Amino acid sequence: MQPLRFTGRTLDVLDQTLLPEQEVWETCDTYELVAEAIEKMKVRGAPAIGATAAYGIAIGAQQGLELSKGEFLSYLEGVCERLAKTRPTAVNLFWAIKRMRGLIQTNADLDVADLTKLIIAEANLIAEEDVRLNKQMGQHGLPYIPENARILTHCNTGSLATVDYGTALGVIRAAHDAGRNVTVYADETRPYLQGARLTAFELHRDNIPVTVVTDSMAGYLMQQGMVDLVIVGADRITANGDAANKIGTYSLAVLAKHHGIPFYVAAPMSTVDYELETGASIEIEQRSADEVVFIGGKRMAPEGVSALHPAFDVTPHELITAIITDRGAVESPDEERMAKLK
Ligand SMILES: CSC[C@H]1O[C@H](OP(=O)(O)O)[C@H](O)[C@@H]1O
Repeated sequence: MQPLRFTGRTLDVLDQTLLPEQEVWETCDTYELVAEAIEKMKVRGAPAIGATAAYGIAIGAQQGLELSKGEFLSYLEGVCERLAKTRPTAVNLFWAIKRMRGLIQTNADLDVADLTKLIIAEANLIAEEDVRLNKQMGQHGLPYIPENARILTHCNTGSLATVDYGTALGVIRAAHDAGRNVTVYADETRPYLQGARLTAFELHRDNIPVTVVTDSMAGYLMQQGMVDLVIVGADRITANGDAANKIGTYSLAVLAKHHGIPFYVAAPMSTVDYELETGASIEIEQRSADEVVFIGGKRMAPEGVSALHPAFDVTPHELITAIITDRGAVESPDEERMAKLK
């Protein structure tokens, strides 16, 4: 199920805060609404955020069609800046905005209407590329998924986290479609519950066997010999192969190392940030404590008690068996091996 629908005038966003009980589409006819949809995690997932931002710029351009050329270019820069402030960790957001800024600068001599058409076409191209590259990534991941593999995954990395098909879930889909008879344990992934609400939703619809487990069960499952491999997504991978991903991923990597279980990261090249040398430089989004202490609108911790909510953590490359991308896989990733993907 794709999370985005661009109608040519609006971006319709499947509100993921309401899944799996309700499938509600929100029509975003301004770039401000697109920015809010990203901030409120109505749309989430690194590649999905990138494509959404690109469409946000396209809708913003359409809002500015009556401006003079000079006003239009500075207005578009304001649109880009607004979207860049939505979430700090997923590099795909900044990758998409940089790509759109480059297009605008290269074609700044065009009139407002023609430049807007180019911007819309580029947003559509980013979306189309994402699906194609995810399917390529799925094939590059196949060699790492044995017959009857029992796979543990974290958060949601499927169609709902991308334009379609998914990254880590894309590898799982490719293995399922190749007849590998895979089964999946989906970490519920507190506090937003992407695993229980979104990954289980996607895999159940695709008839891929899935069992929801609490995040705290991961070590037990590995200790009982119930997991053959772990595969997760990423929001930003640095030049040395360190990978930022949903909070709880680092814990999984440490457990997998202890139990001698392969730990894979699947991400498109738009998630690799060669400008950062190591994961220590990645900004970790700190979200509202209310998202931790409230579940379904019900308070779980006493009023006045504080809560932490780092939305991501960083897994050092030494704990990663291989990084699977649309350009191929890097085993035992390090700076030298990651550079070969460029
Ligand atoms: C395919 S990237 C998905 C990636 O994004 C998720 O974060 P969020 O749900 O907060 O956007 C999580 O880190 C996933 O691995």
